[in-house]
Amino acid sequence: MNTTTTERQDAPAPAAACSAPSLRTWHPEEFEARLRACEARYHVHHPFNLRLNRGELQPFQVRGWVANRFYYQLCIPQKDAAVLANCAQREERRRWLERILDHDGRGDFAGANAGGIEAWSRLGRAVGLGPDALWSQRHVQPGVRFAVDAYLNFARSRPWEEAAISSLTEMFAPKIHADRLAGWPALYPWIQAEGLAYFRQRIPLATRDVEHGLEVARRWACTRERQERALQILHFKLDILWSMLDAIERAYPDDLAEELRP
Ligand SMILES: O=C(O)c1cc(C(=O)O)c2c(n1)C(=O)C(=O)c1cc(C(=O)O)[nH]c1-2
Repeated sequence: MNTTTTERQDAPAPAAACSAPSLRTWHPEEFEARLRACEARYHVHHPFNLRLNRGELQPFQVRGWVANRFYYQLCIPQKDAAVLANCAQREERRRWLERILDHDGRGDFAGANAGGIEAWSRLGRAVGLGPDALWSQRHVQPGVRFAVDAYLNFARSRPWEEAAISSLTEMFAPKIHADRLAGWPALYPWIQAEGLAYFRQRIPLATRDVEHGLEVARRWACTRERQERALQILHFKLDILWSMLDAIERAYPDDLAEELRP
């Protein structure tokens, strides 16, 4: 049976148990290096992201990106709740729980711990999107919705360790956040500076989450079969992020009619 895009997320977890590592099993350092080498497929290299970070986009295109990415932001804590629901280990749940609070927030919505979704909605305001334009999800493209929902469905239906591995695209996220913080103020002076807080606050959180995710990956992927499965999972998630930008790029061409612009 070949492994097509739709089949691979449903591939059964390899049966090989940790008690039977073979000579073919990569050393943990090599395994991690192979995971990190997947950066070549990260959406940082997508043509739309390259244009975004070179300052080449018009305001309506930046607004389109922000409005569509909001759907991803909304689904991440639901995805993390699915991971929790599938995890029978208390210690792991305690650590994972932080991720939900990071996005949904802890205090009141005006305070410092309002959470990532709230910070993203401030980014929306900073680029000129009203709350209704964001929260109504009316700008969310079908391709973006499909891609994000695939991530959520994956986390709901697969063992929690596999879902944890799928979050490891965050290995590459601190750089993309840092690029935005470094470049956008000069490239897009019309974006209000406080809107960029989301990217600043995500960098240390992503670093912490990746440490945990890699611990889970190293422990779970104790056979070559599982190591290869982990790489396949990371590719699946990289494709989700790439597909989101494909859909966004297509929806907001440079010459989009004025009345269709977000
Ligand atoms: O802006 C980005 O390029 C980017 C990418 C990713 C990612 O690699 O999945 C995440 C985020 N941002 C992010 O802000 C975030 O909170 C996040 C959580 C997760 C995840 O899979 O659990 N990915 C990402």
